[in-house]
Parts: sequence; structure tokens; C-alpha cells
Amino acid sequence: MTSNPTLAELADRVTADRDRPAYGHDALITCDRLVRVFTADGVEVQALQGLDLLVREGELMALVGASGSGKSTLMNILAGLDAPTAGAARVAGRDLLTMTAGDRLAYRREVVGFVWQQTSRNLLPYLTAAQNVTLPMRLAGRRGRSRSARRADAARALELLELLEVADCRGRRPHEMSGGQQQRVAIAVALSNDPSVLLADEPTGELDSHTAEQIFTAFRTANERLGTTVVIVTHDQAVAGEVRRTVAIRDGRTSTEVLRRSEVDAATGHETVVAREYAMLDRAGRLQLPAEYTKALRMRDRVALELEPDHIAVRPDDSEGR
Ligand SMILES: Nc1ncnc2c1ncn2[C@@H]1O[C@H](COP(=O)(O)OP(=O)(O)OP(=O)(O)O)[C@@H](O)[C@H]1O
Repeated sequence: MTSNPTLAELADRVTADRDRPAYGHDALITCDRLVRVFTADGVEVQALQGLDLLVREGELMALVGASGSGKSTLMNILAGLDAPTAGAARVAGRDLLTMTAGDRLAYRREVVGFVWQQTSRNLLPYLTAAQNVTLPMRLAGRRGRSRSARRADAARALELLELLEVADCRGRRPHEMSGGQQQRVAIAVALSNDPSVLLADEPTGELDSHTAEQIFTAFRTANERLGTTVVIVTHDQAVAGEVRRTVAIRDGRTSTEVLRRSEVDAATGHETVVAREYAMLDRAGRLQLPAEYTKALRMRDRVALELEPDHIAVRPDDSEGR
């Protein structure tokens, strides 16, 4: 252990702490110790238990986790449909805890777009694809109600439908389209007001694997061509495997994340994708070890720690019988 710091050292530490940028200062989405408690029939359920998550502008990332881990709760908060119990959540500079009902409505219209699993939840059944895409633009009313504004909205709707390769569906109502076409139109609807963030909760859950791949391509197109930040909750390993960053949620907290990067072999020019798993370390120093690791070494209750020059070793408790 180090000796007691001098007064000058303490003053230096205070200055360094003060000058350190705030947590998530450069992130588009910041969740800081986010808590959501539900009370049902007098029983409290802690759906989010101090979740930390940072998403940078321009990312395309996936959230995965077992059923009940808190993914939908998090998405509903980020979508502005639900409010957290405690902690902090900011998206594109908006504080999700302190927003008024009016701010929340503007936030849902202007800052986030969302695509849900149930195709029926995304589109109005009595409107055509093009009308579904122009509706959020009309509701936001950014261009006014003149004829030229309506023409500009219709042109943007067609551009988006073309970008997502469903322009041929523009005059069709949802029941006249396949599930995959409906989801691509739903992505166009979500993008209509040029949101900073596109949120999708199991968007491929009702689709076969080939169609799911097309939907994922549509998200990638939105991310690459429009620069929209995309967060997708998915059970689909194929989708999770396609993104650079997959964050796992366990028991209402972010636990591990997998980062993938391409490596090109200098000799052959062959490109391979290398994946590496990381654990989240929160500001209190808490770390969640993957269950399969702790099970493999029969670790529970207590582990032995050793600080090495370049790593920390975590070993099974060896104190038994000593
Ligand atoms: N409105 C609610 N009232 C009470 N409990 C709720 C409510 N919404 C969610 N929960 C509980 O919160 C926990 C997290 O639920 P959530 O729906 O966020 O999980 P999930 O990871 O999205 O699961 P799934 O993959 O099955 O959709 C669960 O224990 C759930 O039962």
C-alpha cells in the first residue's frame, strides 16, 4: 500500500478529479447507474439495477440478454415511453429523468425513431407505406402545412423507401406487404424525422432468417448512409454477430461486451473478423464475471484476487481448510 499522501498530493488529486471529463461526456447515449423498479401486486421488481451504458454517435450496436434481463425496460426508457426510477439517462443532450410530458413528446418525434418486433405496432393499417412514412413528418410539423411542404415530405418519404428498397410498396397498405417489407417500411417511418438514434426491439423476431438478414442490411444502410446511431435488441445470434459491438445485459446491468474488428493478413490479404470479450467495470469497481467462466472454475461467494504488474488474477477461493 502507498504511504499517507501529503497535503499537496491530495490537492493535486482534487484538481485532477475536477478536470476529468464527466462520465459519458462524449457519448450520444449515456446511462449512468440507471434503476427501474416496478411494483406489481405489492411486490417490487428491480428490472434495472444500476445499469451503465455508453453509446457513441454513429455506432451500430446490439443488446442481448436472457428473457427478463431488462432489455425492453431499457429500450422503453431510451424511447421516452417510460421514466427511470433513479440514476441518469441522457440521449443527444436530453435528460430523460427531468423531461416534462411536452419534452417527452418532442423527444419521441424528433430525437428517437423506433421499430418494434410486432409489425402491427409499427404501421397504421389503413395508410399506405408512403402515407405511414409522411405521417410523423406532418405530426412534427417542421415544414408547415403548405402544398410545397407536403411535396417535400412526399419526396423524402419516397427517398427513404428507395433507400430501404421498398419503393415498389409505396402505394400498398401493410396487409398487402410481406413481414420483411413491413419492417423495412417501419424503418423508413422511424427515420422520417431524421432522428439521432434508431432503437429497435427484436425487429427480426417474427421473421425467417433470410428476411431477418435483409432487415439487418436495412439497419446497416441507415447507419452507413444516413449516419444514424442504431441500437438493436436481439435474440438473433446472426444479427448480434454482424455488429462491431454486442453488449450483454444480465440481471438489469450491463455485464459483458464483445467487440469485433477486421484484421487483414499482410501476406495473403485475407480478412478475418476477430472477436474479443470484455467485462464492464463500473465506477465502484464492480465486475460481472460471465456465468460460464465462474461455473467452469466452480467460483462462488468469494474469489482470490492478485494484482500483477499488467493484470489482475481472479482465482477460485483457496482459503478452505487453511
Ligand atoms: N410493467 C411491469 N410491471 C412489473 N414488472 C415488470 C414490468 N415490465 C417488466 N417487468 C419485469 O422486469 C424485468 C425485466 O423485464 P424486461 O421486459 O425488461 O426483460 P427483457 O430482457 O426485455 O425480456 P424478454 O427478452 O423476455 O423481452 C422482468 O422481471 C419483468 O417481469
